[in-house]
Amino acid sequence: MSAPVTPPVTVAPAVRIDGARRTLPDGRPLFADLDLEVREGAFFVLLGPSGSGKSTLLRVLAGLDQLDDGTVDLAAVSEADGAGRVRPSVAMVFQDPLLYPWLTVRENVALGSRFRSTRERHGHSDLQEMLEHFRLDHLADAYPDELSGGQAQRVAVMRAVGVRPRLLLLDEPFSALDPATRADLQQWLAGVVAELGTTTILVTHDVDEAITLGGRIGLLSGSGVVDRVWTDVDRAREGSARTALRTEILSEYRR
Ligand SMILES: Nc1ncnc2c1ncn2[C@@H]1O[C@H](COP(=O)(O)OP(=O)(O)OP(=O)(O)O)[C@@H](O)[C@H]1O
Repeated sequence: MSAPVTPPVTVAPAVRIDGARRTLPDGRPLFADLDLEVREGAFFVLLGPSGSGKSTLLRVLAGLDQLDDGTVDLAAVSEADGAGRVRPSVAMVFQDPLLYPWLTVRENVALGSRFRSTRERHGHSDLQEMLEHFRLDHLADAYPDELSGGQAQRVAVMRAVGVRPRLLLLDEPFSALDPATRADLQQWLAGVVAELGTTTILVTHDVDEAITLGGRIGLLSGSGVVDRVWTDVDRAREGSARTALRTEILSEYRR
């Protein structure tokens, strides 16, 4: 079930990072020589101790931050825009839902969405259908200050998914929620991503969340490399296999 390094990927990966190096302003290395591959359609979870650089890595993939050296290949998740420029098709969700307070849920979700392509690919006739399909229609006319934390984060995920990204990046989106809401949203997210087939990378501290959602789990070590990747996690979600995987990940985490 586990492998010492990122296992080889036979088809072209959706995301490929080679030799990533990033040094902090104080000279401390964050990544020294980080490699990572994520398959198309995969749900990859990145675990790692606080300060190991998980958020920075996601920000690099989102184009919000840069490496000092190394390459990031997102060609497999890039698309031509209206002007014919080929660009990575990426959306990101943060710990804070960052909804526009003066817009309703419907208006927040609609921001930047390309619902024509959504209709073509998934049969949702319009925004309303999409809201209904993903259980947000009862909140469509509410404003963000009328939402619970869980509802707001559901809207944030839907807004990101609504642009039909080829790559969805989730940076601890559920960490501020209570355990019951968090479990509910994990199930909801698993359904949304499975239905849309979007390549997803989730950053979390929570080993149980990683096992519940991930197909693969990578551990970003304090020394700035992904030194363990667990594959076929979906086969170890239940019973004693789950307990064994959890124990193994936690012991690596603490090393
Ligand atoms: N632009 C920057 N300038 C200075 N320090 C930075 C910068 N970007 C990141 N850091 C530092 O790099 C380290 C890694 O940050 P990052 O948020 O990526 O880690 P993380 O693994 O996501 O941590 P956490 O799990 O606590 O969110 C932190 O110590 C952070 O303060």
